[in-house]
Amino acid sequence: LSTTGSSDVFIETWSSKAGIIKVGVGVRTDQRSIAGRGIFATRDIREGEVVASIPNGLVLMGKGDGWAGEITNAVKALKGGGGRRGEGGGSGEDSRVEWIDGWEGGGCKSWDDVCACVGGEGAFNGREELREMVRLRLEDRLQGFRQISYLDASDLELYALVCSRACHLGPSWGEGAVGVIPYFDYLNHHDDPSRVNVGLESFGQVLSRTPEGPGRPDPGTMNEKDMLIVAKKDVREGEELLTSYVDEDDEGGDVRKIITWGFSTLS
Ligand SMILES: C[S@@+](CC[C@H](N)C(=O)[O-])C[C@H]1O[C@@H](n2cnc3c(N)ncnc32)[C@H](O)[C@@H]1O
Repeated sequence: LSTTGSSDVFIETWSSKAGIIKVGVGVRTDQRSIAGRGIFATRDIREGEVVASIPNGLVLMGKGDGWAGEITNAVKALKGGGGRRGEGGGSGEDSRVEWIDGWEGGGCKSWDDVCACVGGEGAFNGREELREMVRLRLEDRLQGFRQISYLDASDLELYALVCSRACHLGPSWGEGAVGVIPYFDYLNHHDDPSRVNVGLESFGQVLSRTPEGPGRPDPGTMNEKDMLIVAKKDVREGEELLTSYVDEDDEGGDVRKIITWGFSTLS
């Protein structure tokens, strides 16, 4: 893959320096990407291969209903922008600030945005039905938003970015843990499960599903909470790595997609 913009190079350099190990993958801003910037295979990858390993200390984590507010507060503290003292240092010296400054995407910011995503108000069996669905899905978002300290206008944007880049961290992190994981957060979504070619697992999950004996990963210097991006199928060089943001059994998944990630596949 030849097209690597300067921000892609920055991400690759930053992530390596931060301790993220990548094998056969790279961030690219490319027309072939489903959403501008994404992660691509730089060589053929076999099903089951670990393509990236992310140290747990880089993950931004929140728990329970208020996870998104908690993470937003932590980000504000990292950036030295008025978060409570004691949260993440508040010095702006943490190198994750450089990662955070490059966040793009985020959900819808206004009702007009929501309507644009569904092709106009008329496209969703009428405005009232769309309104009701959006209202229901916004309730859990608001729970977290109320917990942000020192609210100002830019907090809404940061909160939307946090929500659009977060995922469930899984059993190694305890119940209800949600986090933003550097590098994993550059993966784009595909609606078709057959196009989803990577998944997320903690090192602890990999250990617990791998029997004792030769071939079992060596705990060595790794921590159970370290996060791995694992190929779910063979991937050809040049293909985009794609995940699914929406649980298959989520009835409101289409509306959640509009609110949280700012795109829709509704016609
Ligand atoms: C977790 S980030 C993914 C990486 C992002 N493309 C970037 O450049 O940082 C989520 C955002 O990517 C974009 N995105 C991901 N998958 C998409 C898709 N299938 N269609 C449109 N936009 C998508 C949306 O803007 C979403 O809010």
